[in-house]
Amino acid sequence: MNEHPNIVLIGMPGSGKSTVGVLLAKRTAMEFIDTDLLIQSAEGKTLQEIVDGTGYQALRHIEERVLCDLHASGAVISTGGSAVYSEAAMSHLKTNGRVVFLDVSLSTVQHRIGDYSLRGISKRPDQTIEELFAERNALYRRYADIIVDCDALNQEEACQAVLDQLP
Ligand SMILES: Nc1ncnc2c1ncn2[C@@H]1O[C@H](COP(=O)(O)OP(=O)(O)O)[C@@H](O)[C@H]1O
Ligand SMILES: O=C(O)C1=C[C@@H](OP(=O)(O)O)[C@@H](O)[C@H](O)C1
Ligand SMILES: [Mg+2]
Repeated sequence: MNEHPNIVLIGMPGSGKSTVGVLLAKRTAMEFIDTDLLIQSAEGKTLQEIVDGTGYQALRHIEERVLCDLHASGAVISTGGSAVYSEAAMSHLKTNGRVVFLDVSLSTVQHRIGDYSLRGISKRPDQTIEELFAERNALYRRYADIIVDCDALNQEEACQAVLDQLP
């Protein structure tokens, strides 16, 4: 890790990666990068259009490429919820970043994301949100350097909790 490590946020859709990431960047004067926006710019399509047009696995491949091509330092990086399906991408992000898992419960995810069929979620069509949550939880824990329980925290509190746990 160089002297300007990134803060890399991972977690389920709706866990607060994008909103808490902006707050973290404002608090720390670090750059802010939302990798979902990098994917959309690279493809010229929304995430939902990518999933609808080419499928959820294509989105995961595009996401892997975008993450592996990212060479940031001193940035808050909000990833998409499916970033953890790529071992290569996560290894790359970990070379210069502390990976922070924003941990929220399934009911919080369901409450926050509403109709997940409109949110471009990268999942098998037959997979329930419960199954996806269980599969993802194991992956988030595998790659996390720091786990922050955000379930009962508002966005400002979640931002502070991340800062409190960083070295
Ligand atoms: N700590 C929080 N408390 C309450 N609502 C939150 C919190 N974090 C995020 N949200 C809300 O949940 C939704 C999803 O947040 P977002 O940051 O886009 O999550 P992610 O990037 O992890 O998918 C947004 O409507 C956001 O305002
Ligand atoms: O969890 C997922 O499968 C996805 C989450 C999205 O990001 P957020 O986690 O920021 O919503 C986005 O990367 C894409 O639509 C796939
Ligand atoms: Mg997001």
